[in-house]
Amino acid sequence: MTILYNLFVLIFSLLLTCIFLFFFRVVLIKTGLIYFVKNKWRSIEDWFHVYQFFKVPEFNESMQRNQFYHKVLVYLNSLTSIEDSDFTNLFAGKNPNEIVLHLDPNQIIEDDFLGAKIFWINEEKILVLKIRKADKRRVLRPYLQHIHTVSDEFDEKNRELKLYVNVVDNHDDRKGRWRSVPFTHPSSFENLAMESDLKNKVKSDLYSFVKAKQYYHRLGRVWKRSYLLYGPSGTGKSSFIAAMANFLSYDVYDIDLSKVSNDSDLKSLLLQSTAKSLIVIEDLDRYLTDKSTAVSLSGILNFMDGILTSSCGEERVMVFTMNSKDHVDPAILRPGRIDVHLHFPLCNFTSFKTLANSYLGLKDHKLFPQVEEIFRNGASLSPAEISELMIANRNSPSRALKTVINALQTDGDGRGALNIGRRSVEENGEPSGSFYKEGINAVKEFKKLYGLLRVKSCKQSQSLDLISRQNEG
Ligand SMILES: Nc1ncnc2c1ncn2[C@@H]1O[C@H](COP(=O)(O)OP(=O)(O)OP(=O)(O)O)[C@@H](O)[C@H]1O
Ligand SMILES: [Mg+2]
Repeated sequence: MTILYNLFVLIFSLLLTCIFLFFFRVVLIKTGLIYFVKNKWRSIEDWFHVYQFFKVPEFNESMQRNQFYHKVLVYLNSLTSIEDSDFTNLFAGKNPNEIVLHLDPNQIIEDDFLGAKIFWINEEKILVLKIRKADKRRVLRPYLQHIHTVSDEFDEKNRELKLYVNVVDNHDDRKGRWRSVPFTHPSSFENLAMESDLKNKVKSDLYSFVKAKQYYHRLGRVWKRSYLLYGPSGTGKSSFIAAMANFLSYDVYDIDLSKVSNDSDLKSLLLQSTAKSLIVIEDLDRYLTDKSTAVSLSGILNFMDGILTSSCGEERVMVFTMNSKDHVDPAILRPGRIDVHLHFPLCNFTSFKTLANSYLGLKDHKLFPQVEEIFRNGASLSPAEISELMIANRNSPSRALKTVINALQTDGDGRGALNIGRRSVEENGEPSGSFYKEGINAVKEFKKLYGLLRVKSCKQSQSLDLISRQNEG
């Protein structure tokens, strides 16, 4: 009897305890006291564990960007536990209605890996990993490997391109020399008016460069490729750079040479750039001829050779733009320094038709023969000028075409005939001087690039580098 009674009391008290615990938990959760209890419990636990700390700084001692810092940041931002931390930053994502979470300074993130608890503390420019000493030997290496894998996958899927610009050296090494904004330029090769053959060649050149890591390493060469885009203003050079960045999914580092204080400053800018990036110097001819930069010619040559990037060993594409390469030191243009020369000419009838199609939705029009005739007589405007006229008159295609015809007849007279490539040949009568040499070099490059077996005599050719023949239309 007593046994039965005792059993009953035991079951009853167990039931009561369960009910009590259940309600206690409900109260803790509903009132938010659970977080207070968890925090207290964690501090009590901390008394019984010895922790080890590992710092991941953003820059190393020589102010090179620490690639692992970026990986950890990507990894942490991808964790669901970022939502559970006390506070975090919310940003609009790439897709409409998408919100993404980003770590805040001083935020602590908790992570679980192979049964071990790991904490990350986001101090300014340093991420600190906190792990129990007892777990370290078992967990640390596979955990770091796990970070690499996850962040690479995440990067591949969600890569948001960035545009970096250099700021004037304020001697504050902690912040580095680059400032970034999201790179959202919509330009693509598809919406640029230029020969489709040329676009395809550039795309396949970029593609084979990206795949050629082992090849470059075997040859002992820096894994970089340099492009020169040259041509008059408003012919699409900057838009082309944006299209390259979007095609490759590379960040853009736009170097303003007027803000570079000397050769070593240029070196440090290069060292602080990351892999998979386009390094851009626009209007290089202007800086060289005006001497409006504190960087010397040899500083620029070393930079172009990418001697410094060899220490980083990762792929970079360098892009230089010029209005004309007529007065530029040939040392700058030699193969190896510039691998691919791309000419951006003024508009011809073919590119005009591409613009009319994209801006006005016109595949054909009764005024087209008249436009063609004007182009044939040598008049031309830049694609920028023509596209502006089309945008302004986009509600009436006929009016747009008449405005373009009018502008070509007044502003554009003869400008087409002054195309840089033609002038070099036509004015001199025969190819000579730097254009001729450039031509030979470019042919060699062209053969290397695209495996052309036969190339016609240099004398016949006006477009020995990758010159678009748009103006010949
Ligand atoms: N080939 C082209 N196809 C389509 N649009 C073009 C082309 N060239 C220029 N444009 C239009 O003109 C505008 C100016 O072009 P962009 O800035 O790329 O020229 P640029 O060659 O870099 O000029 P600059 O030498 O003055 O810097 C662009 O916004 C683009 O819309
Ligand atoms: Mg430009």
